[in-house]
Amino acid sequence: MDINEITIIGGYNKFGEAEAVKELTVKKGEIFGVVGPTGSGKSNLISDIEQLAQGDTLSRRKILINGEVPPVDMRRDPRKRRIAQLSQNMNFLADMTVEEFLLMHAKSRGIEKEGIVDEIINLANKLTGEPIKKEYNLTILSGGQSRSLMVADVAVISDSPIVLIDEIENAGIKKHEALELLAGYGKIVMVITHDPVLALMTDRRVVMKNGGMTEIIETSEEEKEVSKKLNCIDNWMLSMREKIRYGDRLALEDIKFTV
Ligand SMILES: Nc1ncnc2c1ncn2[C@@H]1O[C@H](COP(=O)(O)OP(=O)(O)OP(=O)(O)O)[C@@H](O)[C@H]1O
Repeated sequence: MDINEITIIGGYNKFGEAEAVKELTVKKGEIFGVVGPTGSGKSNLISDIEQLAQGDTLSRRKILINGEVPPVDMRRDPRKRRIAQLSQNMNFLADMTVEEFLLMHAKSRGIEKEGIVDEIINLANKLTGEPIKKEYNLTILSGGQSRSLMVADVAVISDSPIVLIDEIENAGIKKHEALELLAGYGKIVMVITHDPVLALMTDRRVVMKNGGMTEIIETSEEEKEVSKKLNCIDNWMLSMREKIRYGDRLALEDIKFTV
């Protein structure tokens, strides 16, 4: 089944009050943000989507796929849900090389495409400052390399049209590029974030409070401009981090930076 959109039908907040946002639909290729202070219910919202809740969770929200209640087997079987999750604490545990893993994953999805390993590694290497090589063992990858590979793998191989991202602000990757990559592959991307670079590059964002969806903000053109500039600052910070990591010294010259 092609998943073109998901709809969240509002439920109740922590105080049992009906959510102000009654219905929210996110379409293929859209990047949608979830913002709100600690404990406001961001993870809970993502978890409702992940479980394809049908009024059976704390919030009593309902999740529709293409405007309809998803089939029971899709709800029961995690493999049929086709929802990928990425967070900054995820790491690979398998004892195999990057190439072996990618070939195995592609094969399991029935994808036989010449050069797929190089394609994914090239994409991943656009997101990390420390290039990944196909002969590397997965277990030696750094946090940033692991997350970059996961994003590229989800974009190209994974059959999951929905990608839920939980706070990747400190994941050590080029976040802006990572989200653009996923959306460019036609994914429905929902991202929880406190990070202005990410929050402002979304098309819309929902504001959470007391466990409920209170408002939907459309990202203005001005905010998109701000996001691009913040992204330059961010990538520059990342490059400083890489220098330190490789034992370089920094000089005042290095922080001569104009947006
Ligand atoms: N609609 C709701 N009804 C009842 N309880 C809720 C609801 N939404 C969230 N909660 C509960 O409130 C607590 C905080 O929610 P959650 O962890 O989702 O917040 P968060 O915004 O992700 O917080 P943080 O930023 O600290 O990770 C959790 O125990 C969660 O189960």
